[in-house]
Amino acid sequence: MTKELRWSELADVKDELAARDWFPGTSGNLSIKVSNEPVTFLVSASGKDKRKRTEEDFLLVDEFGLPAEETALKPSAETDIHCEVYRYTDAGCCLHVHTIDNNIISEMYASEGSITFRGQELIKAFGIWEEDGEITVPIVENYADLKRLAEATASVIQPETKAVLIRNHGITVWGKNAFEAKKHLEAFEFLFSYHIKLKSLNLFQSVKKFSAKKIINF
Ligand SMILES: CSC[C@@H](O)[C@@H](O)C(=O)COP(=O)(O)O
Ligand SMILES: [Zn+2]
Repeated sequence: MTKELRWSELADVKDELAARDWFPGTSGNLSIKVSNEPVTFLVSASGKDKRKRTEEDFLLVDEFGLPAEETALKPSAETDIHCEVYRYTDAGCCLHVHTIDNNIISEMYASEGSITFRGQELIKAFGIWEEDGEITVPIVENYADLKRLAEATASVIQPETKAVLIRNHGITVWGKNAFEAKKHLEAFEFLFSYHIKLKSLNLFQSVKKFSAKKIINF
């Protein structure tokens, strides 16, 4: 019964993220915890069109990402990342999406290894209520070796971490359940989009000032 309930919760989240066009080109993957002892979770099957809702969207895997039931389905290629998230956090749901905004932010701040947001109302979506509260998202390189990518992701998870960005790839974000994971994802995507727009506006204004100066000097 729990499995069926979790399945429909995850399928609903998938539909909502698909409606935002956050699964371009079959990218992205999702998972939801079904049991703790032993650890099992539902994860999206690899290579599916995540805009479609079918009986073959998810399969049950164990803590190592191996199928926990007889199935012809292949777990997401990035299941190891989900395994690490469940190993190092108390997450009940983990979401991975590729968006233009999260890719741009990951590239802009890759050399710093993280991005920190402060002074934004939406930081409260992460349960941070202090006036000077801040949230940091670590950024890891996009290793082609997916075991290495999962290890790199695990290595930057701190107790307060809610998401990890993979450079020019996407974001992996989690929460204690599907509702919280989706809330975190939406809040991060808002912060990314705001940051990019503000930076572009500032750049546009400095170019305008620079050109105006040049015309006067000319
Ligand atoms: C088709 S591009 C995206 C993939 O390479 C991968 O990064 C991804 O997010 C989806 O892989 P999947 O195996 O379907 O879970
Ligand atoms: Zn991916």
